[in-house]
Amino acid sequence: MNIHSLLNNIDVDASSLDITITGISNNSEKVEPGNLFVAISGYASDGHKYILSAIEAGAKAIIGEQDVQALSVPYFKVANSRIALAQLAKTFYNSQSRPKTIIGITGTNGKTTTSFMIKHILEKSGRSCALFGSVHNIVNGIMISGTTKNTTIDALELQKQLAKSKDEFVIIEVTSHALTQHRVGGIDFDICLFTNLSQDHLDYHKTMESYFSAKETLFDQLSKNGIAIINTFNKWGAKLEARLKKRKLHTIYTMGDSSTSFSIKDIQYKDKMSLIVQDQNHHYQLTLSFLGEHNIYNAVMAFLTAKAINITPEDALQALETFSGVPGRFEVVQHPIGAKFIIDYAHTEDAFLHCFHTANAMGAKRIIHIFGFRGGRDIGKRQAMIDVSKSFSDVIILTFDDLNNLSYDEMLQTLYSFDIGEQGLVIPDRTEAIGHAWNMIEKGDWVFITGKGHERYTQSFHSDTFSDKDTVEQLLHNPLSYTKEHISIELPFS
Ligand SMILES: CC(=O)N[C@H]1[C@@H](OP(=O)(O)OP(=O)(O)OC[C@H]2O[C@@H](n3ccc(=O)[nH]c3=O)[C@H](O)[C@@H]2O)O[C@H](CO)[C@@H](O)[C@@H]1O[C@H](C)C(=O)N[C@@H](C)C(=O)N[C@H](CCC(=O)O)C(=O)O
Ligand SMILES: Nc1ncnc2c1ncn2[C@@H]1O[C@H](COP(=O)(O)OP(=O)(O)OP(=O)(O)O)[C@@H](O)[C@H]1O
Repeated sequence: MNIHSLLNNIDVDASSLDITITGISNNSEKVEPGNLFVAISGYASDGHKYILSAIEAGAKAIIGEQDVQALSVPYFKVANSRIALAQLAKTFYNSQSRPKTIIGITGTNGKTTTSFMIKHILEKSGRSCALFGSVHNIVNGIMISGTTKNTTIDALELQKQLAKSKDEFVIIEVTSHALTQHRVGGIDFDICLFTNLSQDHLDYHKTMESYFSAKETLFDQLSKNGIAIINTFNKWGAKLEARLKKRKLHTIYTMGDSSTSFSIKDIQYKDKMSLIVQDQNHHYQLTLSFLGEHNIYNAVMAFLTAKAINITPEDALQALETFSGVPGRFEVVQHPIGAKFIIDYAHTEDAFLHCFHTANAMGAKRIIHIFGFRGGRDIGKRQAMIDVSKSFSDVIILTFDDLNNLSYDEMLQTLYSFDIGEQGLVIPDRTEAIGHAWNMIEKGDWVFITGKGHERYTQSFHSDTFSDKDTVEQLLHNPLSYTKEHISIELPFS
């Protein structure tokens, strides 16, 4: 593509240049001859430091947001490289050439689950759907490997995949990090969902207000006739609704308890969950075999999305009834003794509450809770997680989650710094923690293993990578693999 046409869209005048751009890269290590290199001032590193390497690798022009010394190729300074990157990628890949309905989902919890539910409804009604999110990215029915480092992939990859997609619908899980970093820049959304907001990621956003403001920006990208679907049971959702109402640009559907909302009534827990979704004129009976109190809210958000795209309520309800779940979200493994192991991705106080409410509503005898904290992430939410767990669980086993940049000793010290009471113990190795719960379980118990969900990891007990579910299933098939002798419980630091 000619550099002039490419840069024209970011208001940069390159009309005097006759350069053909073969591709765009923001990583000097991936630059190929003829590329345009976009230098980004990042969090861990600074792309401007790599401009010379990019030129050596064949970059023919550079975009950046800082002043730099004279270079052997043209350099264009922009106000914000990430915004420019998204716009350049959109132009280069011509990603909006095929019309499609684009659905963006944001919120602290429930993005993945709601996106899987919507995709299921769409596919049951014969529509094709691409999906970008934390479990996987799927385009034209094919999973794209190596793209799940982030929940929302970067602008370059996203625009490239959107251009490839022949799907009628595209669902994108949009995180607050992605919004702050303009990873979905340049995308016009037809439908935007706000699932909820609760404390998380304050390591990055510092305050709840600024976390909310980041999430809110998704709705600035909602197209003029677009539909906003908001959970107003959540106070931040109610705030968002009030702001959008003032703008008068969009149709708004709310799930909540005001007279104009879709409300939820008569929730019943048996083997399945059932409930009634009620609006001013109708009520709809919904049955879900995928358990978890929170999944009621996710299902109603998906139901409202189906309404927004003119799928009949009957078809949507039927599809939701056959929805079997999401990897690592409220996945239940039955223990032969008559107890349950639940693998769930809960990593906030709010998510814990929903899990425990479900267990209580479904008659759990005891709750055993295994969890840890992710290294390098929001530490402000940890005490609240402990407090909720303590008030609902009969046994707490604190274990390791991802260490990220933290050392083993630092994390161990952190785990021991919490008062987890008489009912608590610390078993650093996650597989050993699960093995310990396996050995102590009694009929009617519910064991929640939370925080890692579908993710695979390595811990000291085995050298292979595996998931929490693998561990539980291995115990199911070979209970002797984790006898008490295998379990080494660390003593607190003296
Ligand atoms: C803190 C953060 O969000 N960082 C994200 C950000 O990285 P960054 O731009 O700061 O990258 P950097 O490493 O500082 O490098 C700056 C620039 O120098 C370039 N570079 C660097 C080295 C080199 O040799 N040559 C070179 O050109 C890099 O390619 C980059 O363009 O932009 C990258 C590309 O989009 C992201 O992959 C990266 O996510 C990191 C891995 C991350 O852990 N992010 C988490 C916090 C995150 O985003 N999480 C949310 C989910 C949260 C939730 O659970 O809800 C997500 O969307 O995944
Ligand atoms: N609507 C909800 N309200 C509160 N908690 C929820 C809700 N939906 C899911 N959860 C909890 O959050 C966990 C993660 O759910 P899900 O993966 O759907 O959310 P997410 O927003 O994609 O999260 P992440 O960004 O961390 O991947 C679930 O395992 C569950 O414990």
